Amino acid sequence: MVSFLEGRPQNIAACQSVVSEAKSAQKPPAPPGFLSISRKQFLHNLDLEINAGARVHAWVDSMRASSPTHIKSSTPSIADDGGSWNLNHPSALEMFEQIIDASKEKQIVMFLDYDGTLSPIVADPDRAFMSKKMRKTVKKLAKCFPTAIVSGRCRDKVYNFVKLAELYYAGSHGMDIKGPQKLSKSNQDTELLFQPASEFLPMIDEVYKQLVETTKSTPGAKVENNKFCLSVHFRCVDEKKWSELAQQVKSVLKEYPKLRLTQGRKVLEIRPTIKWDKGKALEFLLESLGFADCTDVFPVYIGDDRTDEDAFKILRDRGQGFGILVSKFPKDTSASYSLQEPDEVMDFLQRLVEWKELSVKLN
Ligand SMILES: O=P(O)(O)OC[C@H]1O[C@H](O[C@H]2O[C@H](CO)[C@@H](O)[C@H](O)[C@H]2O)[C@H](O)[C@@H](O)[C@@H]1O
Repeated sequence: MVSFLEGRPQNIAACQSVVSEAKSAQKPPAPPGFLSISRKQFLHNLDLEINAGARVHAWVDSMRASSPTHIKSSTPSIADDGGSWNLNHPSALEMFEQIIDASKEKQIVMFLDYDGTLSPIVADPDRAFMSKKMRKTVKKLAKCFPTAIVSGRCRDKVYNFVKLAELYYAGSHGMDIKGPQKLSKSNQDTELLFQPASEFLPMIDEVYKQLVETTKSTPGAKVENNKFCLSVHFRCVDEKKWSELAQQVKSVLKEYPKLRLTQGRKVLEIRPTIKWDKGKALEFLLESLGFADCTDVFPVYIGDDRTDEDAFKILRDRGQGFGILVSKFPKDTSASYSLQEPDEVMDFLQRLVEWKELSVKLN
């Protein structure tokens, strides 16, 4: 059932290039036995080990920073950063009129992350439900503007939470894109389905099993299979055990140089080393929607996580539309505006709907 939108040669080329890049990734040589190596080699290996240890600490620190657990004195709040956060990333609700002015005569296209954006963060990833009110708002939004959900989750899972067939879905950090089914002129189903990492499926399944086995000794650890990528959840693990869990993940991954790690909110995400992320998915969707070289398109991307930064950056680099970061804390971000929590996201989306409905009535 794998098919592309007709006439999209650039997409196919992009797909081939990401796959061939992964194919050329080199597996590092197996470490030689201690007795058979030179002093130079030994020191080199030691250096690698020390760097690897430092990397584990960096992952753990980075996870802590991206989702502070408690409001510690060292965690700057929006109120006490001297106003610079509000100045550089003002509230999208407060700036609503300016945002609308900037989008005048342009086609707004909406991109929404799921966890922490449409649904509040909860301890159990299988219970991250979206409220009925939020679903109703997103449904109305999709009637006004093309709308896509872009998530780290497996596409089917995020669809089961959102349950709106009229949306575009980019699951597994954009490595699994599907659009609403349409009938073409010849009455055949034309389906948008793009999966640039399909060749990694067996490897991801293998690593999933190994991670489940390796991490089962760490109470609270959970491994989630997101089809083209995996998540190892730290949220229910005692913080004192975070480094140990990160080491366990690293020990499995060292055998898989074609996979890489990224961090999210109390989660380590394992994904193929292909050049594909939420930013690339955003560009792919714009192209699929017919806005490839358009100057009159206004994409708005709302997300709360590090992985959403790839999409914020693309919008900044293109000088089109803007990103909105959902956060209660000041963070390093390429987003232009901010909202504090999913409830504010819902208010913002509702205002967009009301504005659009009114402008249709007036015209
Ligand atoms: O791109 P997203 O839609 O934001 O997905 C990123 C990760 O989201 C989920 O984990 C996060 O939300 C969970 C439920 O609220 C929470 O328990 C967890 O701590 C968060 O990291 C999802 O479960 C992951 O697989 C995604 O990678």
